[in-house]
Amino acid sequence: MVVSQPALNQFLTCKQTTTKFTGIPEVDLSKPEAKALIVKACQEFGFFKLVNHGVPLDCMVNLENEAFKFFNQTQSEKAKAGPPDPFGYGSVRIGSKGDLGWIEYILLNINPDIISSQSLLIFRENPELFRCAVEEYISEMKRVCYQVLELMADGLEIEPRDVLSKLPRNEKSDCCFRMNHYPPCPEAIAAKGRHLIGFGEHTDPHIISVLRSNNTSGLQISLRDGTWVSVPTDHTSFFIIAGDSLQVLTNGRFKSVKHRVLAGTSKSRVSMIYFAGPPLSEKIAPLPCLMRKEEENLYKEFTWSEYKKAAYKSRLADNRLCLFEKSSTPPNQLNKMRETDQNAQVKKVF
Ligand SMILES: C=C1C[C@]23C[C@@]1(O)CC[C@H]2[C@@]12CC[C@H](O)[C@@](C)(C(=O)O1)[C@H]2[C@@H]3C(=O)O
Ligand SMILES: O=C(O)CCC(=O)C(=O)O
Ligand SMILES: [Fe+2]
Repeated sequence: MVVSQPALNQFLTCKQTTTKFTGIPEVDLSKPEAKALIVKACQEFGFFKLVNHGVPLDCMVNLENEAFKFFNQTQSEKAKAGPPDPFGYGSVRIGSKGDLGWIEYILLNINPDIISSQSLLIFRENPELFRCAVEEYISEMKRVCYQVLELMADGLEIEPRDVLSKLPRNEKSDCCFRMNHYPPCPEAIAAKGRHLIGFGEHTDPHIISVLRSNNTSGLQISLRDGTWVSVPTDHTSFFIIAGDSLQVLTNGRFKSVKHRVLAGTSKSRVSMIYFAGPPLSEKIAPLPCLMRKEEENLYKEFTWSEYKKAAYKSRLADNRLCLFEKSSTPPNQLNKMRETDQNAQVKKVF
């Protein structure tokens, strides 16, 4: 990755916090207590580690190697699949609102109905092996994701058990897949005990994200009291991240977790994340089967398409959900956003 413009001093840094946190909840998919542990972890952290998931290590390492082959190409080769639209190859710039990070990445849309020419270019310029490795990995991700969402429904004691999993399972579901590469940066530990940011703090907009990385640290999550802690790496496991949509579907019982990635000084980090989303036209609202008698719905009505549009107009660190919270949005702000959208040119990805 070539970083000349913008210069390193324009990148975000954060206060050095390297406390390795030993309290990340662990869920063993093969154990009967998995459903209860998933619910507890989502309430307390919005985050947990998944073990005994049944995905062969070969499948993960195979894709990791293909991703390295892609990222090891020259900048001009990689740039043929960019800039991201938002899909395709990108480097340094995250989103379209000026966020910078010590990162390069590939963002792919999973549903072929939502065409993106940039994501197709990734595979036109690269060997068939890469495409096969991605396809094999994604089919495993779908299985894991549906299983986790079904156990979540069991743990919440709601029915039918596919009430959550049917959203990403739908043939029109809007899921995406991202491979991030954080090259080592010898200057990552900046002056005055500060640290260079690879991927700035944010919550994921989707329902859940399934993350796997190589054995290079960097991922941090924010605990409920606002403390940032480092997640110990484990290249054989997955980390499940609760997204904003899950927060709404559970009427705030589960909270989406703020997370970020710090750049490293000596080793490359490669992460692969599957983002499970609903169909674009799906209404995102608290599940009626979960609501207690007279429980107040905390959110305004919106579709995933509306949420995604709002998300893509926001900065990484923005609280995107507050626009849709009944308690915090001035009544006509959401309508104003909808009007602006109707007048704006519709972007092909939505
Ligand atoms: C700054 C941005 C990048 C992002 C779209 C956004 O405007 C705000 C949310 C960001 C995020 C975070 C999770 C996923 O990595 C992602 C693909 C998503 O759906 O929302 C990214 C977006 C992106 O990189 O384009
Ligand atoms: O690279 C990582 O470990 C996390 C990246 C992430 O949070 C994202 O892509 O949304
Ligand atoms: Fe994320």
